[in-house]
Amino acid sequence: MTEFVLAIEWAGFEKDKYVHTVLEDNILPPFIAQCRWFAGKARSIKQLKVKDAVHFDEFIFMTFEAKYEEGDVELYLLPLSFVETNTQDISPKGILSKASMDDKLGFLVDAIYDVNFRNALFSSFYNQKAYDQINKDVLSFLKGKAFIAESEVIESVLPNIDSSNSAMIFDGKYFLKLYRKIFAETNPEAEMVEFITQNSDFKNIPRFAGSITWKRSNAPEITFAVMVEVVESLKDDWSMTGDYLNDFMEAFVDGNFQIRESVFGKVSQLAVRTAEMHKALFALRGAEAFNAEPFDRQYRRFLHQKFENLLERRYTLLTDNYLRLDEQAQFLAWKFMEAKDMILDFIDQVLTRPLFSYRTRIHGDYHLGQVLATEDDLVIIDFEGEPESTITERKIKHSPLKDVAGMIRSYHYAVSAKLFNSAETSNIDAQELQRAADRWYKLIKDTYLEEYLAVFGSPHPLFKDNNEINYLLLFHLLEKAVYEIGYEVNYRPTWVKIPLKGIAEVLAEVEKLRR
Ligand SMILES: Nc1ncnc2c1ncn2[C@@H]1O[C@H](COP(=O)(O)OP(=O)(O)O)[C@@H](O)[C@H]1O
Ligand SMILES: O=P(O)(O)O[C@H]1O[C@H](CO)[C@@H](O[C@H]2O[C@H](CO)[C@@H](O)[C@H](O)[C@H]2O)[C@H](O)[C@H]1O
Repeated sequence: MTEFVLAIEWAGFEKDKYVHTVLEDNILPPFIAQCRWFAGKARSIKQLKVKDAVHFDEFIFMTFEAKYEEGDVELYLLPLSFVETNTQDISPKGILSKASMDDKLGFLVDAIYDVNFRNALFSSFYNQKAYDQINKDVLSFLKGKAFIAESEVIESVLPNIDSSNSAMIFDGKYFLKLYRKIFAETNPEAEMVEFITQNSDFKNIPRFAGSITWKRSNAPEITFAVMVEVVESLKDDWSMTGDYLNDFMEAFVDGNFQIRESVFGKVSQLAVRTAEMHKALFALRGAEAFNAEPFDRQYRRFLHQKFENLLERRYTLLTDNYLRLDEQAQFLAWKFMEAKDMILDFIDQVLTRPLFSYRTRIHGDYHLGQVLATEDDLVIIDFEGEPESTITERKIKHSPLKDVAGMIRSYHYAVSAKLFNSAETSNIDAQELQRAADRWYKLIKDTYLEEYLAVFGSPHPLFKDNNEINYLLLFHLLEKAVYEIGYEVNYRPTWVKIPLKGIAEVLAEVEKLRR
């Protein structure tokens, strides 16, 4: 942090060009570069621009735009507070700069680090406050069914979790997620969690406790935060599956193929919870945003176009990064490229083949990391949808089999990552390992799918028949694996062979359908 002292005033902050310029040019660039929530670290920034200041008590919810040399502009939320010197120990990662206000010296900070800001948030929920802005906009605090606090004064902490938004926990009971990357629309998570809590008896999500919305008079509203119940959990299902795989690997190294009965029990439990979630979403009729819909022409075209665009982007990405891949990944990438015509042919079928199944709102970004394990059950979190999609796209209804495919991909990831990335198996022949991974995956996948479908019984309007189930499942498995290539190339290049192998497996199934 420099010695520079920024003179600020909250009144008129929105028009203070001097403060905006200093923030944009000097303060924000180094600050956001160290923030976990800033998603543009790998991109070349053209300009940062302070956009809005929404007043809230003695704080400000500031928004700023990040424009890049290439690609879409992003809008971020950064709540600001002025904290006088020696009044609080603020974590260095929350400090933007030295500052002065009303002749007092202190710091301009990311307000989540200021206990007074957190107290004000909680008290505003308690009193369901609405803060009128000068331009007729309103900052509105809404309480949900799960908010049962008897006092507006409560202790708060910032949990130490790796997350792309910012979390706060109030009184050990309420989990507030302050969104960082924001969109000019109601966040799908706030919509989903509120609707499910208020209108269904599905119990395996943290119930809705409140939301903060910036209601704009001349533009769509923006969700700033959502609050839900705290889930008491020791780990998520990704880590738990990792534990099961440690046992499996230990036995395998000793020459045994062994999966404990309790593992099948947990997979079945997840299948049942997934199906119950989908049943609840299907039953939420009455509101247009949740009504089930058929596979009409418009949707089929959307699905087709989205997949084709994704495929083109991934081929370009793989071509651009080909030389960075290891030999096996290069081989798999090559196979994927060679299969282009077959994939296009398979995708084309979605335009014309009979599809009488239904589609509903779904989770949209379903994987093992989105499930928290409590002592004896599983709780599904993070309904924000697929990170690469626009907010409008995230609210489009799909076959629930898209979520099922997401989870099946996750099991494939779990076994591949464990068996191929562990020191314990480094001396074992790759083909032998692959055979074990394939067997584990097949048993777990079949268990998950059978248990899932059994909850619906047949016939069920969501799934017309086995032909449609097979096609839609393969379509979404392929789509997800192709999507994952992008995530891996950008974040974990050594893992890119996992989705590439997944693609090869789906293509082998597609090939069988063609015979
Ligand atoms: N209701 C909750 N109660 C307790 N911990 C939670 C809750 N929701 C999320 N978490 C924790 O926060 C982490 C990030 O949550 P998530 O919803 O995925 O946030 P993000 O969208 O910021 O990634 C989860 O992996 C979990 O550890
Ligand atoms: O951050 P999100 O949870 O929204 O999702 C992104 O990151 C995920 C990784 O954390 C990524 O998931 C992929 O890796 C997982 C293992 O780390 C695996 O369980 C998933 O099946 C696999 O898709 C996800 O794709 C990405 O959107």
